[in-house]
Amino acid sequence: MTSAVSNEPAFDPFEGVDENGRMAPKHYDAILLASFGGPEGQEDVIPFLRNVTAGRGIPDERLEEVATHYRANGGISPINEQNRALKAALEAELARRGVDLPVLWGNRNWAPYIKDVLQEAYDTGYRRILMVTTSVYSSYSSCRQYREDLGMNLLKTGLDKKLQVDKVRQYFDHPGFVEPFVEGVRESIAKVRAQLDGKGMTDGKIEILFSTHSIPTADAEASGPRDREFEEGSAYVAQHLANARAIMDRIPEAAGMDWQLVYQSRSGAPHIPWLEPDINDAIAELPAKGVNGVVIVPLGFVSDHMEVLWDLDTEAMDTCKELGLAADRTPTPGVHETFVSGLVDLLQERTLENNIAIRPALTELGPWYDVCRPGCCANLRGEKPTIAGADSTVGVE
Ligand SMILES: CC1=C(CCC(=O)O)c2cc3nc(cc4[nH]c(cc5[nH]c(cc1n2)c(C)c5CCC(=O)O)c(CCC(=O)O)c4C)C(CCC(=O)O)=C3C
Ligand SMILES: [Fe+2]
Repeated sequence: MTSAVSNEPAFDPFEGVDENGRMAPKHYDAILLASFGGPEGQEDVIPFLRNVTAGRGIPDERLEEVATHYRANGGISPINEQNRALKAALEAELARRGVDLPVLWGNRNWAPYIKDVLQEAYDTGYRRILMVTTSVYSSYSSCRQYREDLGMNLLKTGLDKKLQVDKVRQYFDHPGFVEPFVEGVRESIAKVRAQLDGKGMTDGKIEILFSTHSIPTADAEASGPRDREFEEGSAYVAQHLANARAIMDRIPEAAGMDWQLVYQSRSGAPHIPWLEPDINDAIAELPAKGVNGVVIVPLGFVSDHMEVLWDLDTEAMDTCKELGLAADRTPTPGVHETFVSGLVDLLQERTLENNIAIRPALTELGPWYDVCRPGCCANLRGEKPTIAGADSTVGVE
């Protein structure tokens, strides 16, 4: 195992990978925090939406509708500010632990673009980069698309044989991601309980709705590795269900409370099936079930970005109000110190220096693979070059 030779290109992405997809620790020169990106002003909105949906068959009416969400916020997505804060928090935690690794930040859909960050990284002299994304579950959109963007941008910049980028495992069930939700759900239950008490409904019934991004059912079925069976035939769905159970199990005051997994932010053409039920449809069913209060948990997301602020805080909250339901939306992990510390633990699982050998996972599904299994989260529109998969081609001689 080579360690400190950071000027030597490392061409073998599978170096040290065992049969479980676990990669042996390596020396890295820098961390890449990779995210979705978002517009920073009115003139960015349409070009951003075109970047996101390029070749994905999203109807124009849907784009116009989504543009209004950004327009109402000055054309600005909160996601970039949230990633700047997360980058700063990671830098502070790495420094506190004495881990000497710079943190770079790059996005898939808006500046700073991953492509430019890779070029700058190479020009600075970095040769091995460890990427962690702000997307924690397995699916085409939340995992493979990042791996493709890295693969394609390494090819575009001609750095594919010069710069090696490895990726931190999907971390949906890492305690750093799960525990802030446990804390948040407890607080939300207390807040909804207080709202109900205020209405004189001291024994009002509360239901917990775990919400995540809907995806096409075909993508859901293609999520995760080909050689494993998952609940509901989908790693994406199974990971969310397992996480929701892990959270419920950790909240004594939620014992016996009903909960369900619901979906938000559907965007494809109506004739294409996406995961259901939509959160607003699920909320509409609650009064007939005798439910008086709702806790909305944005389990699919790491920060309070536009999908959370619009689809949950605006639309879903309006639905609750119309139906007279008490409601509270739990925060996402954001820059919660447990989350930041968990991300640094995840990085140190992979670093040779300051290595942390334990790989915690709070569900029976994990810890997830450092190197994705062949065909994992297939791109149903055709294969593209990827990094960080056992079937990856970029960086291989
Ligand atoms: C699984 C998943 C996550 C969670 C994992 C993760 O976090 O990565 C996620 C996150 C996000 N999605 C976001 C924004 C958008 N997603 C869109 C469209 C789509 N998302 C999809 C899936 C996901 N998306 C899919 C299958 C589509 C259809 C197009 C396609 O097949 O690729 C569109 C196009 C318009 C529309 O149709 O909604 C927009 C604007 C933002 C930024 C928010 C901000 O700006 O603050 C974030 C974090
Ligand atoms: Fe999305």
